Amino acid sequence: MPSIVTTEDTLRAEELAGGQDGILRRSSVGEYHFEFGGYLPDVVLAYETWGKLAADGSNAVLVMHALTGDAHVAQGDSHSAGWWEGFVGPGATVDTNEYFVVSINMVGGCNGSTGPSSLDEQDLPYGSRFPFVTIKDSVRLEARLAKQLGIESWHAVIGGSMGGARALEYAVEFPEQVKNLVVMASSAQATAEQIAFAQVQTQSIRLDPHFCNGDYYGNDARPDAGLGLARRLAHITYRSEAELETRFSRNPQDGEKPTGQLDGPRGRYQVESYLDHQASKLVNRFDANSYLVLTEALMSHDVARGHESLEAALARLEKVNVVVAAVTTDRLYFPEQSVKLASSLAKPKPVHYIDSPIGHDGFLTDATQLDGVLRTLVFGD
Ligand SMILES: CC(=O)SCCNC(=O)CCNC(=O)[C@H](O)C(C)(C)COP(=O)(O)OP(=O)(O)OC[C@H]1O[C@@H](n2cnc3c(N)ncnc32)[C@H](O)[C@@H]1OP(=O)(O)O
Ligand SMILES: N[C@@H](CCO)C(=O)O
Repeated sequence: MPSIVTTEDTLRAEELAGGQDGILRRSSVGEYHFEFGGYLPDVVLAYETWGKLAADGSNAVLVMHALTGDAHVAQGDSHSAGWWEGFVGPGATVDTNEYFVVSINMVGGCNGSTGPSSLDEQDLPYGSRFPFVTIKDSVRLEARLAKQLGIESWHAVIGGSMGGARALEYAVEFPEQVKNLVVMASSAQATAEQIAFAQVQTQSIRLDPHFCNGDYYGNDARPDAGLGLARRLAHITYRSEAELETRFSRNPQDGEKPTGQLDGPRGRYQVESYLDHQASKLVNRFDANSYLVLTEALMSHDVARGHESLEAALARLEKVNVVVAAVTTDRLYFPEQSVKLASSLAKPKPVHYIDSPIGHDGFLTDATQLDGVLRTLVFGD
């Protein structure tokens, strides 16, 4: 069975840590009717904060996580490192000594917010009954939490990949609440190829015999194989061809013989072993239904939906300072998609680049390359 960390476990661990920064909290934001018709009587959002909100409320920054991320952006007073350590923290690009940083686990996720593994009013997991979620749903709910936290407007909303889609959608939906917007390694609309890669992943999960139409909670087995396959494919799209070649080449995994042997199963190349490891890491920290919900939310990403055109949607950002960044070697969110976004703005902008050999994941591993740009354009140094 995968050892998904529950909110309760996290809270217990954090009680011991003391302090407030990077500590998971949860708040009900009430009932919600989803964009495409589903309904939940009570949505809880998990969130973490760093730093202090200024008396005039002017220093709030919202950091949006990507597909399998969570609200734990930076360590703060907790015991564990965050996923954007070095980019967010005391003295970092997003300086928590100066800014009040908030990050929220997206609805549908499995890291504290209401998701398919949450219990309904009859104490049964939602499973297959969980509504279809969109990026618009995500930001509408997040805006409710902002209100509860006393935040009327954000100095900046920042995100990469799905976090970039969420950040962009937030600003288009609530332009009067966003002063600066930073969209990294993302796009205005999911493309056919992104939908295609995602469909192979969702099918891998759905075709797993242990998926049971999403109602596998309480069963002896979960759709781990399907989730693992989904992660293997996704991870290849997160890395560049050159990175895989440089790192692994055609090397066999230590002690294994990839060309087969008479007395046992075929061994693996290093890159196969690496993908197996990436799959197993995700299976141990993520719920397959949440992976489906969030992946399908990203497939539906289209900031133009509900507006006359993409340009009309982006025209709502007239008063928002928009910064668009791409990873040079990204083969999932090609830099051209960032160029399209930046050039479709009412006042077109240049794209800033993270020059990383890694590929899409460069927005996580090399975000600090944007330090100078963001200090100049967003954080006012
Ligand atoms: C830091 C966190 O909190 S991660 C949990 C939350 N996740 C998120 O928020 C999502 C965003 N983060 C991520 O996707 C990732 O953490 C990234 C992209 C930032 C970094 O990915 P990583 O998997 O750490 O990077 P990398 O490609 O270098 O892989 C290293 C791992 O592959 C393993 N590995 C390398 N070569 C091989 C091989 N031949 N066979 C098997 N395993 C291998 C390493 O031992 C290492 O394992 P470990 O992570 O268990 O220590
Ligand atoms: N590695 C990231 C990439 C998604 O953009 C994640 O797992 O969320």
